[in-house]
Amino acid sequence: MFVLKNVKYKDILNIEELHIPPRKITVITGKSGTGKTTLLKMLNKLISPDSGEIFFKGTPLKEIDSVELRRKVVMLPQFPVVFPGNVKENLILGLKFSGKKIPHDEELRNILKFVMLEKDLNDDPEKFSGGEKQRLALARVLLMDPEVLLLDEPTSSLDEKTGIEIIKKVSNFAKNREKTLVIVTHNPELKKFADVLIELKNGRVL
Ligand SMILES: Nc1ncnc2c1ncn2[C@@H]1O[C@H](COP(=O)(O)OP(=O)(O)OP(=O)(O)O)[C@@H](O)[C@H]1O
Repeated sequence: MFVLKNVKYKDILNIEELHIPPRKITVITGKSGTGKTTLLKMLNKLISPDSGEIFFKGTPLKEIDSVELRRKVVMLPQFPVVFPGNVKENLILGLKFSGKKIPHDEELRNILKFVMLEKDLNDDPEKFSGGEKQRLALARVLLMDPEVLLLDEPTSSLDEKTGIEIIKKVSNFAKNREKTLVIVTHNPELKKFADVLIELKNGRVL
């Protein structure tokens, strides 16, 4: 799905070659500050390498329109944002952006159940806890149904049990729907979901 060749970014990343396969779960681990988020941002074209090339399905990323790419590749940031408006408005925001059909409320309630968020569509997410906001943001990106999901520390604000349970469900979702899933994490428990495990150290692939 992605191939990186001789990718350098400041003194943060220096990746000779890296392949992220389609329809698999890739887990990226490594100490804090080692460049994991920077790598995810590059895959989402939020930043571009200083040198080297990143290919998405064989096409250099620099030749792909950013908005077009982000319809197919969606990133969930480590500290997801909650937008003004109720839960429903927060859920459908990404769909509006990508011009997709807005699902019925029943489907929206189902996605809340899927991420184990016991909230109503009319609730105000500004009052949610960090973990609840994280699950709401996860529900938003799952609804967008992209080809590639990039999750940055998706369990960082959740207790261990809930975190594992949710990643298990998201992994099954990805497998069943043939999605490419990339998870950046500190949590060693999440390694077991990996088809491919990538460890970064000082911006290099171990
Ligand atoms: N735009 C930037 N300019 C300069 N330095 C940056 C920039 N973005 C990130 N950094 C630095 O690059 C390093 C890698 O950051 P990054 O967020 O990719 O690490 P990480 O592995 O995701 O860390 P964590 O696990 O703590 O989230 C850090 O030292 C960070 O301070």
